[in-house]
Amino acid sequence: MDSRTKGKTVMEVGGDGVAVITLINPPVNSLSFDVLYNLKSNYEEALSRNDVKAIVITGAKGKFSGGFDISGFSEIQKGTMKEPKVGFISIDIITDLLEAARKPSVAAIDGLALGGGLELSMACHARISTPGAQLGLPELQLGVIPGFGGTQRLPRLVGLTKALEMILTSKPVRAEEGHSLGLIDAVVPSAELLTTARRWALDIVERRKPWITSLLKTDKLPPLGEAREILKFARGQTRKQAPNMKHPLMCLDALEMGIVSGPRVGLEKEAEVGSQVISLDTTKGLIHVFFSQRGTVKVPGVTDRGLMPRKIKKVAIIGGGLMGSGIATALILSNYPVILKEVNEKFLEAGIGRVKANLQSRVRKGSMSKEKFEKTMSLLKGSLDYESFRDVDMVIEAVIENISLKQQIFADLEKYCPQHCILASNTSTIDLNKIGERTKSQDRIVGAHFFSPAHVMPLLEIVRTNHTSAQVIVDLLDVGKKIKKTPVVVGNCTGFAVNRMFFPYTQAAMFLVERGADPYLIDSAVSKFGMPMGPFRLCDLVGFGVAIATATQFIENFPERTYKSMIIPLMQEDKRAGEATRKGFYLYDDKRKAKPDPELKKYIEKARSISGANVDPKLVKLSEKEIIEMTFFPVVNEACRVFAEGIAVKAADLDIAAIMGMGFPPYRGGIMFWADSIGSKYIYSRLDEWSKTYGDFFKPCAFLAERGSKGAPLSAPVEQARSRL
Ligand SMILES: CCCCCCCCCCC[C@H](O)CC(=O)SCCNC(=O)CCNC(=O)[C@H](O)C(C)(C)COP(=O)(O)OP(=O)(O)OC[C@H]1O[C@@H](n2cnc3c(N)ncnc32)[C@H](O)[C@@H]1OP(=O)(O)O
Ligand SMILES: NC(=O)c1ccc[n+]([C@@H]2O[C@H](COP(=O)([O-])OP(=O)(O)OC[C@H]3O[C@@H](n4cnc5c(N)ncnc54)[C@H](O)[C@@H]3O)[C@@H](O)[C@H]2O)c1
Repeated sequence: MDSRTKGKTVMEVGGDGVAVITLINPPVNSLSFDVLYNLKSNYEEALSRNDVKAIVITGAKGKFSGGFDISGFSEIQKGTMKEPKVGFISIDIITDLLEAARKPSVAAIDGLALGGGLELSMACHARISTPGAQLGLPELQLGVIPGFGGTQRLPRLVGLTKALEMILTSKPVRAEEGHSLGLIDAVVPSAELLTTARRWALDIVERRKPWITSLLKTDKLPPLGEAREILKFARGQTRKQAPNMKHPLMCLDALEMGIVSGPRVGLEKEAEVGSQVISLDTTKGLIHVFFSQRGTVKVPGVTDRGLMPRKIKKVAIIGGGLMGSGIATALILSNYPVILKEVNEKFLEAGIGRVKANLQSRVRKGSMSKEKFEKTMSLLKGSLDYESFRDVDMVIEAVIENISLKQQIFADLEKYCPQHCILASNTSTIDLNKIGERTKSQDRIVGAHFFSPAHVMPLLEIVRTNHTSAQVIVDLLDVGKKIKKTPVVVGNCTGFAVNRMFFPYTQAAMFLVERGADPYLIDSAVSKFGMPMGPFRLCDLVGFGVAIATATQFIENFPERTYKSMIIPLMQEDKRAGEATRKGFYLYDDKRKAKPDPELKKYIEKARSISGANVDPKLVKLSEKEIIEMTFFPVVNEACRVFAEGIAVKAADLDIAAIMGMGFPPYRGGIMFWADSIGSKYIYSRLDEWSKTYGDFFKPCAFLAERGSKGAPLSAPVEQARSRL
């Protein structure tokens, strides 16, 4: 393969008259323009050769295709790649050359057929797959739409309702389901895939099997009136679930066009809309997230050293509270044997009970069988001492946030655990060097910062001190992958990356409320921006105990930029501690439904009198845009500090940390990506102005000041960062 080209296809013509075209573009045989243009040439040759009766398309190395090469979208967005004529691939190549050919095509699908991969196969006249194959159109997840005819062919093959479900949820189906839906014609073992596909193709030639042109099928489509109703409902749901995104609705437009005006017009609409969505900001954000998420496991100086992860056979967890039980659940769900240590029988039983409840909820929802439940629970053993720690490969400490307790535990661990054992802490804020102060094991001390609920939340912040060995990071990255978390490796400091970004967000909200802004309007504006909930609803959910413990660490370590509000401590004095006590910033009913509380005013006024803050008429009347700026620009400011200090090596890691740890909307690309979409100059000027009016909490850091003054992108690499990695 030419080093400048991305992938290719190869064609082999057998003595049986079947031309087998193989898609080759490792690792997932994505459909780059090179692959697609090669495919076109192969087809032209196959159609012109007299010794070819039929064609089979397959993918190399057990994968049909993971879809269009996503980096092609980035290149089109950046203007580094020339766009082909609208519809050239989907209409000229896939429809008019391949589907309309005089010779039939059969897709032989192993592994994956996603996005453009499935679309290519749907233009074939039959599809044979192996049992493990995954079939789906996940394009909306990337901000694009199925653009190789998927909006037209999928409803015609599986029916409108199922097609909408597959497209709108981006969830793939397995081969068996695909077979029962009519998407797949036969499911055969891997070893028989190619022979079956070849035979099938010849059977079509001989008319022993039907020659089906998916685009012309109508038997699965509902009558027009019904189709319009189904689409109306889908539009309503989409508007509710993705209010800030245009592309799902544009996709529905293409789908509807095909049903109302016929598939050819539908294909044209799909091509037109497909090319428009590429330049949407939300699409740019989602594509950035796709690559950034995969980039978090690439840590310079760590993962480029050829180190292999060691096998972690057994894990111990200290503390079976909220976090310890969640972490234990995540580990046993991925088949790690776990020892859970607690202080006494009662707490141990409670901890094991929490793990049980986590799994039972899966059984209730039907996602786990009773047998699997028993088998998974059997991996968990309780303990009240360290005796059973002698053969563990990793310990994760998850006791309360208390430095001296954690220091004692780490000193004990050094005595009881084997020399190779990784000593991890789930602390959310405490400096790991302090935790390991009383040990000589600094090279194996690491942060394994999970987010609550640990068995559900996708992020794992791996915190590395200056002493943590690269091997330990590689091991933990591997554990993270096995328990299906997205890891982000960060340097050691108070709060690490996520909590450092989180803190100014909640603080800014408290600041605004003390100056007269309405907390419920702030929550509403922030939710509309795309966060799962606003800062006040979040404080209620997390609980005021945790909020105060975190604030204490920040006040101690970053006093110059901490806004000390008394609202939460005052409420806590009155036994209002958030959702758990049914009273916090909101009132909660039996169903955990939150309702604004008129009494809240009382606490705000008292806090205001303590801090001496005055109501500021400007802040009382903030627009939604101003609320977002005043709550999120301080987050950008802190993210800049984290980046400049080398706590994060790549700005993209902060994007993923913000999305997965804070719930920042993925379609905004993450905190740094979003900031750059607004422009460093503007953010700097706003913070600078606020800091002059309202004080140092808003003061732009040196990094932001430097880049902002030049209007330089905030996510460009830091050249001489004092890297902590
Ligand atoms: C005028 C207008 C002109 C317009 C022209 C363009 C027309 C475009 C029409 C679009 C047609 C089509 O409808 C659009 C698509 O097909 S979009 C792509 C749809 N496919 C997907 O969304 C799949 C994305 N990938 C995955 O979900 C997973 O990667 C996986 C395939 C399930 C494999 O998962 P896993 O084994 O966990 O491995 P990784 O995720 O880590 O991936 C391994 C590496 O592969 C890279 N990768 C994966 N998929 C793609 C892809 N489609 N394109 C490019 N690269 C891909 C991934 O980045 C990893 O790379 P690294 O190892 O380097 O990190
Ligand atoms: N709660 C969160 O949202 C969250 C999120 C991320 C990280 N964290 C961090 O995780 C840690 C645990 O937090 P949590 O919310 O699970 O606390 P928790 O109070 O729910 O649980 C702590 C548990 O540790 C046990 N424990 C105390 N001393 C022990 C000892 N010597 N040996 C064994 N067990 C002992 C306690 O009995 C208790 O059950 C803290 O460091 C916290 O900062 C919490």
